[in-house]
Amino acid sequence: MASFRELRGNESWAAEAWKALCKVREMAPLVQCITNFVSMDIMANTLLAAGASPAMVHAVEEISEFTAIANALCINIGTLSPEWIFSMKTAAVRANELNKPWVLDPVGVGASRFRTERCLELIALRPAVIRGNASEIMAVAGATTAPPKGVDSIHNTPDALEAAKELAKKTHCIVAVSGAVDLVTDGKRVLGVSNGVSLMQRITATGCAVTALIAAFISVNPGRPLESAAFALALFGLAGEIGYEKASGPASLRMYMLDALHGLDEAAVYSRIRIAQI
Ligand SMILES: Nc1ncnc2c1ncn2[C@@H]1O[C@H](COP(=O)(O)OP(=O)(O)OP(=O)(O)O)[C@@H](O)[C@H]1O
Ligand SMILES: Cc1ncsc1CCO
Ligand SMILES: [Mg+2]
Repeated sequence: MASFRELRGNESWAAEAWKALCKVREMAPLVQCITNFVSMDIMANTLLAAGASPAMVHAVEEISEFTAIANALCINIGTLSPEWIFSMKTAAVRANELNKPWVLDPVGVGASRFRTERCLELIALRPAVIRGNASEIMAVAGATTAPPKGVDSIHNTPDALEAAKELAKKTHCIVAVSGAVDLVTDGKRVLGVSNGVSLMQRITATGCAVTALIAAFISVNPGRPLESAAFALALFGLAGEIGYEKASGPASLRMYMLDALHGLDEAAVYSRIRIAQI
C-alpha cells in the first residue's frame, strides 16, 4: 500500500480516517455522555465497538469530578427535563474550564419552545461540534419554522447546507448534518461524506450514537474537529454498509453494524471511505 504522503484525494482522506480510528483504539478515550434514555445502549455500544470508553454520567453532584477525568463530553437533549439541563450546562462549563472538547446533539429542536430555548442556551456555551439531522440543523439556525416530525428529519442534507454554514459562522462551532450525504462545515469549508445505508434511519438513535463517536474522534485529534467529525461519520456509515451485507432488517443491522465497526480494517477503510471536499 502506498505511503500516506504519496496518497491524494479520497485515498488520503481514507488514510487519515484509518489513522484516526487507530488512535481511538490505542488511546481508548473516556467519553462522558449525558444523553437520552433511548440512546444510552446503542451509544455506549458504538463507543465500545470503536475502541473508546463510554460512561453515562449525568448527576450534577458528580459532574465536577467526572468531567475532569473524561477526555470528551457528549450532550444530547433527546429526553430533556429541567434537572438534566442543569447537569448539561454544568458539564459544558466544566469541560470548557478544563479545555476538553464537547459536542451537542440537538435532538428534536424546534418541536417545543422549551427544547429550542434550552438548546440555544447550550450552544451559547460553545460546543466544538453540533451534529443533527437536516431538520434539526435548520431549526437551530432559524431556517425553518415548520414544526419538525419529532426527532426524525423531514428535510434532506442539501436543504440544510446554507443554514449549517451560517450557524457555523455565527457560533464558531463545527456543524455536522447527517443524512444520505453527511455534510460537515466550519462555515467556509464543507466536507461531504457519502458512506451509510438508509436503513440506519430505521434504528433508533444511530444519529445520537454517531455524535458520541464524533466526541471520541475529536478528543484524540483536538486540533482537527472538522476532519474528526467527517471521519467518525464516514467510519460509522461504512460499518453500516458492511453490516447491511448480512442484515435482514433494522434489528440485525444494528447487531452487524456494531460487529463491523469493531472489525473495521485498513483494507475496508482504504477502499470504501467516501469523503470529498465540496
Ligand atoms: N438516506 C441515508 N442513506 C445513508 N445513510 C444515512 C441516510 N440517512 C441517515 N444515514 C446515516 O444514519 C446515521 C444517523 O443519521 P440520521 O440523520 O438518521 O440521525 P438522526 O435523525 O439524528 O437519528 P436519531 O435521532 O435517531 O439518533 C448517520 O450515520 C447517517 O449518515
Ligand atoms: C425516539 C427518541 N425520542 C426522544 S430521543 C429519541 C432517540 C432518537 O433521537
Ligand atoms: Mg438525532
